[in-house]
This record gives sequence, C-alpha cells and structure tokens, in this order.
Amino acid sequence: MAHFVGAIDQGTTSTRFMIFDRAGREIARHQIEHRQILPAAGWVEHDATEIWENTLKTISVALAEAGLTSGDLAAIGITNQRESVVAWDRTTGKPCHNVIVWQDTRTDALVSRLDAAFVRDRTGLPPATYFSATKIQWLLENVDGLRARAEAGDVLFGTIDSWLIWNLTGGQHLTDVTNASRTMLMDLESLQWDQQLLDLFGITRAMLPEIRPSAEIYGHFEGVPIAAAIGDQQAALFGQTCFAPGEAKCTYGTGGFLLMNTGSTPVRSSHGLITTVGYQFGSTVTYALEGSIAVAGAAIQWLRDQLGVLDSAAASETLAAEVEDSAGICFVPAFSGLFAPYWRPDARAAIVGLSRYHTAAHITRAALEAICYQTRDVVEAMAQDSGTTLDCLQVDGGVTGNALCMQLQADILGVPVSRPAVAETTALGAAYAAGLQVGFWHSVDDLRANWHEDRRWQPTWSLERREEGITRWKAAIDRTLGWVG
Ligand SMILES: Nc1ncnc2c1ncn2[C@@H]1O[C@H](COP(=O)(O)OP(=O)(O)O)[C@@H](O)[C@H]1O
Ligand SMILES: O=P(O)(O)OC[C@H](O)CO
Repeated sequence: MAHFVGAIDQGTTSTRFMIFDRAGREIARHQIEHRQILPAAGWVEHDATEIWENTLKTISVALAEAGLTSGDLAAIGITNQRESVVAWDRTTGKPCHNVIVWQDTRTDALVSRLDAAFVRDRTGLPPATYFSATKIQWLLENVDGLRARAEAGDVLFGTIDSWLIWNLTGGQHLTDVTNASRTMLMDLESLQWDQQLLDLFGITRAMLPEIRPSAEIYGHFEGVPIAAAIGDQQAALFGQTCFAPGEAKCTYGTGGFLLMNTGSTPVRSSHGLITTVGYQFGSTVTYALEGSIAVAGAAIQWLRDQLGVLDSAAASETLAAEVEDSAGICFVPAFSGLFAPYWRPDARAAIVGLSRYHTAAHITRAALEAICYQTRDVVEAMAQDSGTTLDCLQVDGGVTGNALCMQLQADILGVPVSRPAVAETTALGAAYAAGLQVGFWHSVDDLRANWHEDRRWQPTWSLERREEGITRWKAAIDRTLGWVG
C-alpha cells in the first residue's frame, strides 16, 4: 500500500522533488539549482537536458533519503515554471535549442506587431514577451532548419510540463490546460489551440501537445502514475486550498504571482491583470485572475550574483535590517520590463533618489520594498477587477522566509499577511491534484483540513506613511518607462 504522494516542482531557479504524507506533511525533499544562461541583455535561457537530469536525480535522492522506493508513491504530480518553451527532436528526444525562459525579452519586436484587443479577447492575456507564442515563433524563424524539420513532424514544442511528461512517460506529447492557457495560443473558452492564433504565429497544430485536464493519468514512471500537471502558480493556489471564488494567494519566488479563484467563468480584467485557467478536474474548469510580477526574489538574486553585495539570499534580511528605512530611495527592478498591472516592455530597472549617503543596506531594503510595492499594485488591480478586497494576504514561496520583507508587505498593504505551515505550497498543490486523481485523498475538504497558519504579520505603518511610500513608488515607476524600444 502506497502511503505517500510525490511532486516534481520544476521552478525557474531550481528543480525539487518533494514527498508528502496524507496529512500534507513534508516527508522528504531534494533540490538542485540549474544554470541561468544569459547570452545577451534581456535573454534568459535554461538547458532542458540539465533540467531533465536534475529531475531524475531529485526523485532518486529524495526517495533514498526517506528510505522509500517508487513503490511507496501512490502518484506523482508535476508543477512547473510556466510559459518557458522547449523544442526537441521527436526521434532522439534531444533538445534543438536551449529553453527560452518566460523572463526573456528577445521577442519584443514580434510582440509589438500584435493586435492587443484580439489577443486579449481570445486568450485572456495582454500581448507580451512573457508568453510562449512568440518564443516558438522566434525559434522557428531563427534556428537553422528548424521550421522545415518541425513542419515535417520531426520537432515537437512544449512548455516544461510537456518536456517532463514526454521524458517521464516515454513519449506522450501532452500539456495541461493551465500551462496551455499561458502560451497565448489557446482559446480561453474552448480550451483548445486557436487556429487563427496558430496561423498568426506560423505554428502548426501537430508541433504542439494535446491539451488535457490538470489531473489525469498521463502515463507512468517506474510504475507510478503521473497523475497531475499544473502550472506552478496555479498549483500554489491549489496548495493554499483557495478552492472558493474570492480566495487568493501570493507566491514570491523568482517573480511574484497573485492569483484569485474566480470560479467557473473567466473574469476579464480591465486593470492590467491576466485571465487564466486555475485548474481543471474532469470537465469542471476553475478560472483565476492573476497579477504577474516579473521580478521579486530575482532582485535579491541580482544583488547576490551580479553586484556581489550579498553572500546569500537570506543575508538580505540582516543587511536590510541594519537601516531603519531606505532613506528616500526606490528600486524598480524592471529587468524584463514591467508586467502587471503596467505591461510596459519599454521599462528598465532603476534605483532613484541616490546620494552619497546611501549604502548597500539601503539598496537591499529598497529591493525588499520593491517586492512589496509591486505586490500592492496588483492587489489594488485585483480589488478593482474582482470587487473583492482582501482582508488578509495568504503568502508562500522562497521570499516568505524573509520575515522583514513580510513585515514590510503587511505595512505597505495595510492588511495582515499569513504564511502557512507548509510554505512549499506549489509542490503541495501538485501532490494534492495527483493524490485526488488516484483516490489518495477523497475530497477538497480533506485538503482544507491540512492547512495551518505558521505565522502572521500585522500592519504597523500609519495611513500617512503608507500613502507617502506609494506616491514615491509611483513616481519612481514613471522614471523607468520608455527607456528602451
Ligand atoms: N530569505 C530570503 N530573502 C529574500 N529572498 C529570498 C530569500 N530566500 C530566497 N529568496 C529568493 O527567492 C527565490 C527562490 O524562491 P523559490 O520559491 O524557490 O523560487 P522559484 O520557484 O522561482 O525557483 C530566489 O529568487 C531567491 O533570491
Ligand atoms: O518558477 P517560479 O516560481 O518563479 O514561477 C515562474 C512562473 O511560473 C512564471 O510565470
């Protein structure tokens, strides 16, 4: 009898395999970072083979460390960084190019030619370099011989879920609907590839995977059913047990992503949010509104890796705590332009207000504040679009390990911030979806009972201080616009 469920969480910076028991408790995990390949300004790539090898390794090490074998797993769920595109050879299974990552802005010019109203209406997405369609178009137009091979049926495309399903199951070319909803190629109502969009980007249907619900048996790996695939932010929504309309969470990883469950109908945004599929079980579809922030923890990574002012991401908390505030500076980390709610590809990052007085501690504190101000911007847009004002923000993801940042978030939002006991809600959500599919869990009520609060931060700033900060932040945003393009 299998007592556990496993989840592969293939994120932007690392791949982890986690094992959960029936109470949703973590039994084991193994995590491996992969290389961030930055070939030119604005370009971000990963090595698909490295990601696949890391996936295999994390599964075997986590099982070994827990003293388990694959036979102890009732199912495996997959969750993944979304939008990033892989192209691979159907016969050899070898990638034809590096993964073009969601943060990559090389397709700026292709995006600027799109009819924004048409794309938004069909897909729920504002045209942006963020999504998969122009990345596939770029590969077809720029990799020698790729279009001819793809049209002959020799090359397959997919997001990371498809790449992992293909490798784990020995050749199933499938994707789940939440990932498909991020490609800018899927009709949000029919949940199928849209022929007009395929024609627009020069993509043929046979190059793409079949779209399937978020939970079903896609195939087997070492005899274990691969029973769910779900984009990482939607998985976190599920792992945070936001099953009812109006329930929302914010995940702070490389980027930041606020998602609100909107029930069985797609809610169209008029305030700069995305309409997306939350999850699909059988024929029941749940939609979500999403505020996507391109750079959250990535700003801390940048301070660590590019500027070298931090030894580790965690050191950002101690350094930022050395000063009482950011002494009037603002850091807008628009490295990939600005996503929600601005959608300005022409923005680039800036630190404004600097004088000789300022130190690395002020800049680090401003980076943490930027994560929180960006989140406040999307919380505001969410309230305008959904008519629902959050009275508490449920949070998760790597950055939530930073207590100072979460205190700043409560201060800047003016509402409490709550972190669950299992902060790895992305992996947990994928495990939940897979476990429900195979009957390991029986209903979402079982899952709700597993949610426990670990820590809550209460707002401490006066309204005046909050408003002053927001005004300064908006002025800083204005200064980043129109820098490129
Ligand atoms: N204590 C911390 N303070 C601030 N940022 C952190 C902290 N720990 C991790 N991070 C940031 O969180 C990100 C990793 O979080 P994770 O949820 O694993 O992201 P992803 O799924 O995008 O790979 C990195 O960008 C890292 O810089
Ligand atoms: O890998 P993460 O957690 O930063 O998530 C990336 C998102 O899926 C991009 O849309």
